[in-house]
Amino acid sequence: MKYISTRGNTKQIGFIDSVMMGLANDGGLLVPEKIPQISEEKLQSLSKLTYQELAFEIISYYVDGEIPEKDLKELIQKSYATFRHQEVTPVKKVKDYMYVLELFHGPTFAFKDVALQFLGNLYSYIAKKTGETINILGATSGDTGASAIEGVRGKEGIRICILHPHGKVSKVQELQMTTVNDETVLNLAIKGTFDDGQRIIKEIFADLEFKNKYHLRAINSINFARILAQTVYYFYAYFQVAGETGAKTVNFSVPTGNFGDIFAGFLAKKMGLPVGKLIVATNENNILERFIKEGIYEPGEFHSTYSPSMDIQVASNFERYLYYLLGEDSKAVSDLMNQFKSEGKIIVNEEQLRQVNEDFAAYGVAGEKCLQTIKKYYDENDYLLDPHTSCGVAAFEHCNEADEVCVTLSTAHPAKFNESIALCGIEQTYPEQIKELFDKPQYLEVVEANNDEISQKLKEHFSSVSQSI
Ligand SMILES: Cc1ncc(COP(=O)(O)O)c(C=O)c1O
Ligand SMILES: N[C@@H](CCOP(=O)(O)O)C(=O)O
Repeated sequence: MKYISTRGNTKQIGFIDSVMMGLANDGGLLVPEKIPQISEEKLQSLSKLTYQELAFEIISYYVDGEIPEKDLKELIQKSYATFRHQEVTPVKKVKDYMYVLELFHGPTFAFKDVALQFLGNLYSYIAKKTGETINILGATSGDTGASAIEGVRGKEGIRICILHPHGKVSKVQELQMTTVNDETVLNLAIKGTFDDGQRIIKEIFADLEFKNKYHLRAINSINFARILAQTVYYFYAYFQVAGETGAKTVNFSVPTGNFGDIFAGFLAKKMGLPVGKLIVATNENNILERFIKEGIYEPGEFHSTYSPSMDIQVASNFERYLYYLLGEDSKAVSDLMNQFKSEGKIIVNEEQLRQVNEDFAAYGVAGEKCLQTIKKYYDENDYLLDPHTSCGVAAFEHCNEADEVCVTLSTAHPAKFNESIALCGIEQTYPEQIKELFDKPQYLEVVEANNDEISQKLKEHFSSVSQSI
C-alpha cells in the first residue's frame, strides 16, 4: 500500500513513512493510493470479532506488512488495554432505530483516545525500531491535546507541544492538558481560535527545512493513521447494530468539526461497509452544513458555543473528501485549495453537489437546541449526552428517515463539559480521574497566535529537552 498526496506533488511513500511525514510535503493530505475493498463474505467473517481483532484486520490492510503481525497485534492490545470498557467502544440502544456509539471510555474521556492511544504506541514503536526522533506538534480545540499528551507521555524519546485556544476550551479539557508536569510536554495557549492554531501548525509543517531539522510529527487528523484507527469503530458499530436489528444499511450521525471522524466513516463506506447516510452534525460554526446544502465552502463568523471542540471553521479533512469528490484528480484539488487560499471559498458544480448529497446529510444545531436535546434525553431516556453528542442526536432527529437505523457517535463524556451540562439544570458527579485534576498546578504559556513566536518556542522546547533525554 502506497500513500499519495491529495495535491499530487509528493512522492509515493509506505505506511510508516506516511505516519512520520504527517502533512504531505506539498501541503496536501496523505491518502491511500487505492482504498482496499472488503467483500460481503469477508465482512461476514469480521462481524463476530472483538474490537481488538477487528482493529488488527482493518489496520492490516493499510499497514500492508510493514509491521510484523505479532508486533501489530501487541500494539493494538496495548492501545486498548487502557480503556475502561472491555468492548472498547460499546454501542447502546437509546430507543427504536436510535443507537449511540460510546467512544469516550479511554483515558481522557473523548473519542480521540481510540486513535491516539494507538498512534502514541505506534510512534514509540517506530522510535525504538528506527532510532528516529519524535517531536510532536499538534493543535487542539480541546480534546486532541489531552488525548495526544496522554498517548505519548512517559514514552522514551518523544516530546510534544500542543497549541490550544486560550480561554476557549472547557475547564476540564484545560486541566487535562496543563496539569501534566513533565519537561517533555509543552502547552502553548494561543491568543486566537483553533483555526489559528491549525493554520500555524500547517504552515510550520510546510516549512520543510524547519520540519526536518526539528523532526516534527503530526498527531492531528492531518496524520492518516488517525483516520485509519477511527475507521475501525464504524465497522464495529455496524456489526453490532446490523446484527441486532437485521438492518441492511446503517446511518451514522457524527458531531463534526475538523471532518476527520466523519471522513473515517466515509472511508469505511468506500471499503464496502454498508453505511447509509452520513449525517454531519455541526454547531453554529456551520461551514460544512452550508457546503452540503449549497455547495459553497466558505468560512463564516466564528462562534464560541456549548460544544467548544467543534468550534472550527476550516475543516482540515474536507480536502481529503474533495479529493474523492473530484474523482481523485489531485491537480483539480490543488487548484481548488489554491483558490480557497486566494479567494476564501470553494464552489462545486451541480453534479458534484448532487454527489455530496448522496454521501451526506447535514444539520447545524443552535445552542438552545443543543441544551434542549441534553435535557430531553436525560428526562425521557435517562441518558446524559455531552453537548457534542447532543448535536449529533439533534441532527439524527432532524435528518434520519423514520424507518432507518442510525448510530450517533458519542464523542465525549459529559463530565468534560460541565459548563454546558450545568446550564441544563443537571448535576453530575465527576469520575475520580477528572475530580483529582482540580487540585493540581497547571503548566502552560500564553502566546500570541504568531508563527515566529511559536517557532521560537518549538526550537527551545525541542532542543532543550532533547539534551536531557
Ligand atoms: C468531543 C468532540 N466531538 C466532535 C469533534 C469533531 O470531530 P472531527 O474534528 O473529527 O470532525 C471533536 C473534535 O474533533 C470533539 O472533540
Ligand atoms: N476537535 C479537535 C480538533 C482537532 O481535530 P483533529 O481530529 O484533527 O485532531 C480537538 O478536540 O482538538
